[in-house]
Amino acid sequence: MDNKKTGFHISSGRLIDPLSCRDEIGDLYVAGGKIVDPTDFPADFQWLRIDAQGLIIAPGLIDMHVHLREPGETRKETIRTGTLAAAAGGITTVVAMPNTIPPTDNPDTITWIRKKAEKEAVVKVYPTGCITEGRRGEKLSPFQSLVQAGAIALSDDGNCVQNSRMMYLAMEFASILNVPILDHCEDTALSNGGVMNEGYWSTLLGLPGWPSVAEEIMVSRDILLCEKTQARIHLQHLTTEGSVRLLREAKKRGIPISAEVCPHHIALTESALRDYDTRFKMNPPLRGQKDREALIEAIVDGTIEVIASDHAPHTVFEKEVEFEKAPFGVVGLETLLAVCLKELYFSKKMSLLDLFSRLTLGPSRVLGLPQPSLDYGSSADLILLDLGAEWTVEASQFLSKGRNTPFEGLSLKGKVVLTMVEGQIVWKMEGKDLVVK
Ligand SMILES: NC(=O)N[C@@H](CC(=O)O)C(=O)O
Ligand SMILES: [Zn+2]
Ligand SMILES: [Zn+2]
Repeated sequence: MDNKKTGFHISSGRLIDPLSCRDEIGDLYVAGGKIVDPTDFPADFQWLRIDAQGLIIAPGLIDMHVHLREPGETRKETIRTGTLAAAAGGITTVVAMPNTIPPTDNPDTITWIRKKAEKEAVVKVYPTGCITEGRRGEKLSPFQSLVQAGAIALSDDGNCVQNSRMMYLAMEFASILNVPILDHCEDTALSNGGVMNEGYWSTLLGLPGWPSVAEEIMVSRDILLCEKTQARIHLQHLTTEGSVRLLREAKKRGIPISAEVCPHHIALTESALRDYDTRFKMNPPLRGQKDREALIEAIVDGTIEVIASDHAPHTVFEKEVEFEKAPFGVVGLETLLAVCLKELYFSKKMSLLDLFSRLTLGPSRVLGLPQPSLDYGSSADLILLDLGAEWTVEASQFLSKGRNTPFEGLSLKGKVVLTMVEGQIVWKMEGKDLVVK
């Protein structure tokens, strides 16, 4: 479509815009990749109408925790398949994690990912650079070169920097460069090869436990280091009541820290592991009911400002092994929004505006990206959502190469029918012809 001569007129949708707190029926006009005021355009400008009656129009989601697996593990996912899955899930921006092969501890790999994404991605892709070389926790990566090459943040995700001095130095340098650190919190001496939450269920199942305190000890260390360095620290995939308490206290004291939770940690608990099903194995592991409730409470009251998928695809053959030997990780791009709707909106815990805030504004603020909005001049990264559409999770239907979902067979409500990135339709539901001739 020639953006200069035609645009879209999206009519009669329910506009949900967390930045302006707008929740009302209205029309939206898109031209030149942006949301525009139609009165600025000549009378003969051609608008293609999209009928959004009965649908929600909202900014596209920003998923700041995604493993795209490229370079190096294209059997699990590629930039192409991962971003197609994102688009189908209503996600218009993803932040790619650094544990690729090779890892993103050098500017060439960052540049390679950006070039590849320019050609093959259907949504916006921002790479992260490693905190340490090879994510081994021994020597810092060249932060400045990584940032110049386009790293939006630094992370050793998959690993946690064990050495406190190394993390201290990382924070000092990151604060000079003003880039956020995305922090996987795990004291590996304490998690000690554990594969599930340590407690009643791990004892019953005879599996090695990964105790809550292994996360909490790193959360508290990094709160202290954050206070000292004033770096921008973002705690990834938090799972425990204790972590929430520490975070709440730190925020009260004005420490510049933020955090995310994943849908699986608010929807499921460790009892899901009773059949040793490796689709429920991820890092950090599913916890108990009290943890789950504390995470939900923190999302609701804004202590945790981000929900992210931690989309971690693996092949079927890699997951089809004994529980202890299976890799950690679950896919999440295509279920992120509907699982959040189920657990947080349909359960009447949050308004749509607040939920979309955690999925759009929250991550944009942590990352320092332009704030998503439906106002004039904003990038036309948006979704049309059918809130009433019921569907059942079937991994075989995913656009992701990953089939390792913990939500197989789950009935959900809310389906994205169209996704737009910079004014281009990058995904639409099969059989739905929304453009009115
Ligand atoms: N979350 C996971 O269980 N796995 C992630 C690593 C990570 O996010 O720590 C992966 O890369 O597979
Ligand atoms: Zn992690
Ligand atoms: Zn991860």
